[in-house]
Amino acid sequence: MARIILTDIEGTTSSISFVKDVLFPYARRALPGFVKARGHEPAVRKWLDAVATDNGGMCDDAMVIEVLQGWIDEDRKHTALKALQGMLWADGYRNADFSAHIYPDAAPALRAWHAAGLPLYVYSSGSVPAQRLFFGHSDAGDLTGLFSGWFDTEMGGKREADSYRRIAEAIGQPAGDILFLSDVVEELDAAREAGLATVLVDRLEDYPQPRLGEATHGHTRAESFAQVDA
Ligand SMILES: CSCCC(=O)C(=O)COP(=O)(O)O
Ligand SMILES: [Mg+2]
Repeated sequence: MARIILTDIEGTTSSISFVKDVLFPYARRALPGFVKARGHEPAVRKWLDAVATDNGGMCDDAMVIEVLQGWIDEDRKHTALKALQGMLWADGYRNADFSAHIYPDAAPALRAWHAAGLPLYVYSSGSVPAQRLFFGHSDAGDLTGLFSGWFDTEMGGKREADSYRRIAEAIGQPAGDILFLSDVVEELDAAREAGLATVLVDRLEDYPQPRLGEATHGHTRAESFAQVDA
């Protein structure tokens, strides 16, 4: 039995299509106006400069915007892009242009685990501010109060075992007491290497070809949170 739950977002609590078809296009469209209006703010400039540096420096804002839009199209999990996306989505949530998708089974399970005293944490490629916005404006209402903490790629990449070791250390509990839920086997492999328990959340809405047998990489498989034995 796990004592702590660590969950991914996209493809796990929430649909991949909401992220790809709603959030990413919104950020892509809003980016040029955002850079023009807020590019001078240090908290924004820091990330624009990081993108320019990663492209060999000497990039003007128009080039940086083009690079970022290319990264959105490629679904790059770059920390600077993820931080900027979080700032872009804030307006969308505030204006009620969209609310964050959450699978109907996920919110009740999160509430039940929380009520049973299981601390819940998030680990997503989305920035921590983006995660808070996401669960603060979900289809099931404001779920932020259920979570004890939030982790993003500032802890390291999701396919690297050291990231999960850092997260266990930050939580202050043995890795073996943490159950990581994700739709991506490479992330689960890295978590298992660090000693975490794992469940492959194999949502047929997102992955029409069920991952069975060898495709599970030996991780316990669940088609919804209702099937997760936490
Ligand atoms: C919470 S922000 C929206 C999701 C996002 O940008 C993303 O990259 C999700 O990746 P995940 O690690 O949750 O699969
Ligand atoms: Mg995911």
